[in-house]
Amino acid sequence: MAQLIDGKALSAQVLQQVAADVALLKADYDILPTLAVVLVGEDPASQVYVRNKMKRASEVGIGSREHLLDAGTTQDELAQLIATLNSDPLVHGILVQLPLPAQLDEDSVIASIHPDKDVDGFHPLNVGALAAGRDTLVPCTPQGCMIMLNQVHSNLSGKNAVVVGRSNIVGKPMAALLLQANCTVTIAHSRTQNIESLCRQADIVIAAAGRMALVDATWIKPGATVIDVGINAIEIDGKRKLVGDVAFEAVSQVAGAISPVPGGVGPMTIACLLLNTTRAVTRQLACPLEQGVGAMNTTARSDRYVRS
Ligand SMILES: NC(=O)C1=CN([C@@H]2O[C@H](COP(=O)(O)OP(=O)(O)OC[C@H]3O[C@@H](n4cnc5c(N)ncnc54)[C@H](OP(=O)(O)O)[C@@H]3O)[C@@H](O)[C@H]2O)C=CC1
Ligand SMILES: Nc1nc(=O)c2c([nH]1)NC[C@@H]1CN(c3ccc(C(=O)N[C@@H](CCC(=O)O)C(=O)O)cc3)C=[N+]21
Repeated sequence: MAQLIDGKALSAQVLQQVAADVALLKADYDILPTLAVVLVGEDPASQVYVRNKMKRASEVGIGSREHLLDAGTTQDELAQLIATLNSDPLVHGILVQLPLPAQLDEDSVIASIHPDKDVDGFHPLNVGALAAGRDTLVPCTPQGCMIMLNQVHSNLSGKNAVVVGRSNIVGKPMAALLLQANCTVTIAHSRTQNIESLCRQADIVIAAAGRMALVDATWIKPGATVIDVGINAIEIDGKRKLVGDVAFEAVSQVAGAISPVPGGVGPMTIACLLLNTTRAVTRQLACPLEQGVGAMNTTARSDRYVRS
């Protein structure tokens, strides 16, 4: 049976570190790291995520502001709110919950967020910095996956990794981080041929397609590590249930390590969002202060979560 990568337990460790950093920022600089979450419309799933994020934020001492806009909000109205948040010195992180209603252009909304407040890491400047291998705010879900992988592998160098999915928010940044960790990376998607045999050669499979039970036991090399990013809501006996992209029971028999859904990547994503909020604070401080909280640079942080 595969080792379970417990995202809930691991996220609690990350959150503990975030809480310590929040305390340090308070004690040394009298700063309350604050996250503004913008939700347009009334999608019930998004409302649950937003509520979860705010709850976790308050648990680690991060301030949060919730901006609930109605579904008919115009591009200009949203742009105005973001401009206000960009120039508010008491707001350090801005997250606009995606997807947005159809009348709003996601790309221009994302581009309007100040790059140093872009805790999602979706701004083109941050995307470019990640692609170039520079220190930047990194998308939360892939960052959470890397922390999970570091639990299982003391060294990722030379591993064959297949990322199933090529979205801007998961697949592409995931591939960039794996490449940064010296993996040999393949990105698979809906047009990929022989995806099953490609995956079967991988030491690491990241499933981020949004297709229930897509990844079956026949796709997995014995002993491989499988990270399930997928979140698919299904109904069983009239009850809502979340499942991932991986056929968990079957794959557990073959894989060396596997993350579950729920309790896997989801909680890690939220922990990394709050981690990015404290990192955003240090980016907004003047240089000498940034050196003062030098322990908070990316390298030091990711090292904390590498298996000892
Ligand atoms: N746990 C968490 O914190 C998070 C979970 N998620 C979940 O992760 C999943 C992916 O999210 P996201 O990247 O935003 O989704 P998108 O729909 O934007 O992208 C899905 C990707 O999967 C590919 N794909 C779809 N079907 C197949 C298939 N049959 N075989 C191979 N590839 C396929 C698509 O290919 P193509 O490009 O060719 O269309 C696309 O690149 C979703 O279930 C989402 O809910 C997302 C964010 C955070
Ligand atoms: N700007 C933006 N940034 C995001 O990071 C973002 C987004 N928009 N839109 C939606 C997706 C999805 N996402 C999840 C976060 C946490 C869980 C999570 O905590 N899931 C729990 C279960 C939660 C439940 O029970 O409903 C788990 O997997 O254990 C899931 C999904 C972030 N996203």
